[in-house]
Amino acid sequence: MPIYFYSQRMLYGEFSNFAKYGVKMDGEWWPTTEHYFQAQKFVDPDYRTQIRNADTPKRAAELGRSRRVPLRPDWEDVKDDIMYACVLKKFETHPELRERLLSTGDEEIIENAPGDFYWGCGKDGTGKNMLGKILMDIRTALRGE
Ligand SMILES: Nc1nc(O)c(N)c(N[C@@H]2O[C@H](COP(=O)(O)O)[C@@H](O)[C@H]2O)n1
Repeated sequence: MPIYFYSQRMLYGEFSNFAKYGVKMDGEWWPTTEHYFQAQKFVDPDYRTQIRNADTPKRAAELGRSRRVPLRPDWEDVKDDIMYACVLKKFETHPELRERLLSTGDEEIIENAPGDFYWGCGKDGTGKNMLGKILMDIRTALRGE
């Protein structure tokens, strides 16, 4: 049976990038993978720092989705690799998360984000579910396959 996740307060909520599991990336500590991912959208180092210091992942996402500061020109080309790298780091950093992910066996993992047809499955299930696919790829990598 597929495993759906979305809100941090629900089952498998720790798979969300909004879950409060920090990562060290590029020599700095980031409060969540959402903070890191959103900051990578920008070249401006001050704006990246502002996102890293955001009080919550929700605020980090708001700053990252703002277009007051220009998006890096290659964002569409690099965003999947950036997501993979920070999510892999999250599961390498927190052993309990690694076990939780491995405990899902071969089940399909789906980010049930109603408004997100790229990282999630969208409200009607037709989205690309890229975050779910990345989690399944990381699960395979962590098994050493
Ligand atoms: N909790 C939550 N709320 C939303 O509105 C969402 N779209 C998501 N999905 C996550 O959003 C992040 C990427 O968003 P953008 O590419 O900046 O729109 C990523 O962490 C998705 O998993 N989650």
